[in-house]
Amino acid sequence: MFRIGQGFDVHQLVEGRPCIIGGVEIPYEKGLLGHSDADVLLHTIADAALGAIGEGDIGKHFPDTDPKFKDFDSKELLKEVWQKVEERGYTLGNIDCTVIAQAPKMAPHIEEIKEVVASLLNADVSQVNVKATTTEKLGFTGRKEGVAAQATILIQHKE
Ligand SMILES: Nc1ccn([C@@H]2O[C@H](COP(=O)(O)O)[C@@H](O)[C@H]2O)c(=O)n1
Ligand SMILES: C[C@@]1(CO)OP(=O)(O)OP(=O)(O)OC[C@H]1O
Repeated sequence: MFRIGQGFDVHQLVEGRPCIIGGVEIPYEKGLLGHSDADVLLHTIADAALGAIGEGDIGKHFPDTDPKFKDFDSKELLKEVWQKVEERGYTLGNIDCTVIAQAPKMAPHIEEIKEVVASLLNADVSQVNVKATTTEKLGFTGRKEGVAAQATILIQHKE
């Protein structure tokens, strides 16, 4: 049996924060603002995975009112979500993600991000695709005010 899920997330770009996207710290003059480390891509993937198993979203499981999740490492967040997926007997089919950002430039970091995501999802890197697009300088991403990410995931029951 297969199930699909999709995720979407946005975080603001501000000065004085590290820019962590897909579990990789990307050298850039600004970073992403959030209650956790604000890793917009891993949040998107976690939301897609929770969607695939019908378990709501990360706000439900990791509320931003809980001090426990302040500056939380989103790799840990995704590991916890993926444990729920595996407990239900699923493994990754494949995942396709898009980072929507005028900046930073993602291309030099895509391979490393794919490795991180594959490792967090106990999968092979061939099952993971990560791509990036600008919005041609339009909108909040185009003005470099924030970064958005979206993901579509297919999970497959092990039997
Ligand atoms: N933050 C980004 C955005 C885009 N890229 C790469 O550039 C290519 C062209 O972007 P367009 O928005 O003009 O389609 C895109 O396909 C990505 O490979 C990037 O590295 N980082
Ligand atoms: C991850 C959590 C929890 O620390 O905080 P943020 O980093 O603000 O991220 P968001 O994508 O707004 O939603 C989930 C939150 O509950």
